[in-house]
Amino acid sequence: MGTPKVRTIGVLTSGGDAPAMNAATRAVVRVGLERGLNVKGIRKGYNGLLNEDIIDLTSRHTADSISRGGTILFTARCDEFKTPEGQKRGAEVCREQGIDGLVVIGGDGSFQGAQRLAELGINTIGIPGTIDLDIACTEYTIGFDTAVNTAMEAIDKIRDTSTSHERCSIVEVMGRGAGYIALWCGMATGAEDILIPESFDGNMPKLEQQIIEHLLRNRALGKTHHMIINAEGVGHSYGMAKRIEAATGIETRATILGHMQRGGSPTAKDRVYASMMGAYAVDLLCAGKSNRIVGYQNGKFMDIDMDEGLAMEKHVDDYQLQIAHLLGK
Ligand SMILES: Nc1ncnc2c1ncn2[C@@H]1O[C@H](COP(=O)(O)OP(=O)(O)O)[C@@H](O)[C@H]1O
Ligand SMILES: O=P(O)(O)OC[C@H]1O[C@](O)(COP(=O)(O)O)[C@@H](O)[C@@H]1O
Ligand SMILES: [Mg+2]
Repeated sequence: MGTPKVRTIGVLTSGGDAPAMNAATRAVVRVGLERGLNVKGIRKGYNGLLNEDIIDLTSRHTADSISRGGTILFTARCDEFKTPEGQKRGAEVCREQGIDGLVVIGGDGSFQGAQRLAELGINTIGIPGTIDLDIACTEYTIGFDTAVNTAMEAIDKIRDTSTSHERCSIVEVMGRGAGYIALWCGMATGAEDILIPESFDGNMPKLEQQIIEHLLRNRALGKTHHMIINAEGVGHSYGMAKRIEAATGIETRATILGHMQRGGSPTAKDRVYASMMGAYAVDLLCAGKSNRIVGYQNGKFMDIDMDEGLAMEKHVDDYQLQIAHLLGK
């Protein structure tokens, strides 16, 4: 390993929380201490950095956290940090606090903040923590697996009552601009329709007409329910339900699952991958690296230049989408 190139590291969680962010934080703390570093916890994302809401972390702070959802460091969105002044102040606080390496656990937005800090001379490593799976340079993001399983269980329950009443149900899942949760939940629950922003051209009347025709075809075949999984990025679930019911005469209900998808005890996969990523981030800092994102590709944990990683575009796999539609026909 050699002599670490940093002495004190900081860790923060930023943006929407994600189950198993705690496992990543815990690994940063425990591996950091094991490598002989001081570890500081910055609370409430970049807000805490600007307000110097910073505490010294010991192993004890992370006790009993691996099985808990949410983030023990709290999280926030911070508009001030999007400004050059805010970023300059953030770098100054790091220097004042003796933080010469920072681990940012968050999504694409948080990574842009990390990029700015790296440009200002703070060694920064990003760990992908978002339920949306919308970071192109990694096949895995912390929390996606748990969120999908949580949503899947909820959808199974909605399907039971939907079948009893012979209704059509629209379930809206999270994903601001990304349809991965919808695609996975749709496939996992055998949904009849899966609506994702990546394949939506913005023409809502056309989309609704396709759903209406599909629903009527299925009714003619004797299907007793029709489940539509709609990504938040497509949205408008309540209006869609009203219009489908008016056009078909089939009772239609919309459910927006909302923030329940972001909470809860993380799955084993999320706990293990998040732990590995936390450890990997610390070892990158120890090796003197900065402006890197920890990722997972082709069965291995890896790291990639943050500028390169953020410039990549993520695409939904066409084959998976095609099969999901075929299976729900
Ligand atoms: N372009 C940017 N420059 C600097 N900081 C940013 C930028 N975009 C986002 N951030 C910081 O990261 C925070 C979280 O970003 P957000 O997009 O809300 O969540 P996520 O990181 O989960 O994608 C923002 O509130 C802001 O403090
Ligand atoms: O908690 P909020 O502020 O309502 O944000 C909701 C958004 O956060 C997410 O859960 C996660 O998004 P980020 O990872 O980009 O923060 C989105 O799916 C959702 O649109
Ligand atoms: Mg994001």
